[in-house]
Amino acid sequence: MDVYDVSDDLVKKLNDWKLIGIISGKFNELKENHRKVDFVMRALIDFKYMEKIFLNVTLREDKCNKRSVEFRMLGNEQFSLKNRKYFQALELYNKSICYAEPNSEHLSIGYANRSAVLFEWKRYRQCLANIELARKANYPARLSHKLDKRERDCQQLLDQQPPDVVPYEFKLSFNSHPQVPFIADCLELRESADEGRFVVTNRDLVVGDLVAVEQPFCSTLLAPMRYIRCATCKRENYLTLIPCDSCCSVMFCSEECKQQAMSTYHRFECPIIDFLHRMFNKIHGIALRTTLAALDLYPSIEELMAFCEQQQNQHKCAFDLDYSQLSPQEHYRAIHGLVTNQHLRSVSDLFQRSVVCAVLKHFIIEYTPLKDHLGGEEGMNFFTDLLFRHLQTSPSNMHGIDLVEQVNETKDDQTHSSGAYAFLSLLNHSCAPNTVRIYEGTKAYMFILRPIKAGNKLYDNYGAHFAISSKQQRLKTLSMQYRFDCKCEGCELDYPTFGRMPHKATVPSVTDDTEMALGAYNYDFAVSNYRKYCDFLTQYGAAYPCEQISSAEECLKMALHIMVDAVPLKAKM
Ligand SMILES: C[S@@+](CC[C@H](N)C(=O)[O-])C[C@H]1O[C@@H](n2cnc3c(N)ncnc32)[C@H](O)[C@@H]1O
Repeated sequence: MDVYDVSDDLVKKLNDWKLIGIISGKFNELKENHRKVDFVMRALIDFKYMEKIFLNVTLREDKCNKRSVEFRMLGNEQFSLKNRKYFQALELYNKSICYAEPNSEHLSIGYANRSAVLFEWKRYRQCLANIELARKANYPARLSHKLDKRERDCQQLLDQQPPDVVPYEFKLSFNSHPQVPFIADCLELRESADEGRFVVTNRDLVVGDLVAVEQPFCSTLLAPMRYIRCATCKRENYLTLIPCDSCCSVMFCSEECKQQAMSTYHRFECPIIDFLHRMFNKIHGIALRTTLAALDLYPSIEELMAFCEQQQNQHKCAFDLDYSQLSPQEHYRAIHGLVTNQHLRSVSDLFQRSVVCAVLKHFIIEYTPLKDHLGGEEGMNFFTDLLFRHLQTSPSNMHGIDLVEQVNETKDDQTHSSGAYAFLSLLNHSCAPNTVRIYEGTKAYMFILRPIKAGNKLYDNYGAHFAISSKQQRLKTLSMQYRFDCKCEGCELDYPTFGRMPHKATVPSVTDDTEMALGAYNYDFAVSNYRKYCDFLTQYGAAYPCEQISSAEECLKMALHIMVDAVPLKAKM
């Protein structure tokens, strides 16, 4: 059961009982969003949906040594000489570490087993870090001879380990914009009746130009990545992750990231973390996180209410901020001002969104300390309105953060997190985009993918790409999900048989044919930029032990996956 099942079931019931007309009429009459949500919430409570959810969905799994041992055994099986599936072993050991009861020996054995994998991988520094974690967690004396020996061997071999990798820092291709320091000075904001706000360039741009390097206001880690990445900084760090002390579903790369989480978003999410993962999708997740991050900006809810109501904070964007000392409060003005498209939404869209908001609100208020933070009715209504607002801004503005640094062995989907980016959210959609985003951690780099003449717009792609889905499908998605009728230059292109996300494609080998196939746009890009990508990716490749990206050729393939995007455009030239 997820929240859409609840919403569908409710609508079906109302239809069967011939109540849908009356209910949607009453719902539509309510002007304020918190009234809409409370109206739906009453129906959900009256029809016993909240009770049913409570009985069927675990809010938070308890720490459990028995399960910890089970996951460790599964990890041992993957680690065995027969299998040697080290990545899978590490993920299972991390799960075992998460489920272990605090102060139990199972936590320490989990760390010790992780150190054994790292020893095999010749990652001696991380191996020693895990040995230390195991000791601090009271590793049993009866086993300590094994750990002592591994530690001695490790110290001897440490010299052979290459130095830690310093991530590659791409630099903007132009001077910084006078107002927005992390974008190129040639970018300008414009607005039209058809497209709302959008970004243009006042100089010619060529393929490979880097025009923006942006950090998000906030981000969330997707559930499938919870035993691989740090929930706070989102860095892939399955080698030395430490668990949350209370739940079994969140890990951190350091005590600092853990403390930061516990004093902000995680104190509210932790008591219901498994319910959140089970019932809601990534859009709901980032909407909740953005709302919690907003609540965290001021000591009291009244101050945040005053901030949101001020005229100077309405409909603001990345170009309106004061970057002299960018505080989180200032940053949020641009996130609060993202388009909701509420006036374009149908009653059924708003009703479904109200169900999502009502279920989220009910459980977070009932089962976490959030209620104390919100005070009385006014604070509660404000919270509901804010959550509802971000449930509307998220689908069209939030960005999936992709993996470029490594394709690990078990995860097909390379998107690991969602992020709220003030500037990137100003780019409109094209089915044949002229920009491409790549990420280092949560930092987004925006590159030019096709030449753009001065005066023309920069376009991103919202997932409806000409090479992946048919024109008909794209128009449907864009109008249903993003609420606009697409009339971009790529609309007429229709190559769905290309059939894959460009950077997820498999380029069998880097041959002359592949190079030929790149076309003029991509050829320029390839020649001038592949070395940068190779450098970038090789450095990461070198940092990873599972040898998925270990050679320059692998890196070039990755680079081509990004660039090969524009191949069918050659036909248009
Ligand atoms: C990420 S925002 C882009 C910035 C937005 N135009 C604004 O004013 O803030 C996404 C929204 O922009 C609008 N939009 C994006 N691409 C568009 C396009 N090609 N044509 C018309 N509207 C578009 C839609 O309202 C969409 O929901």
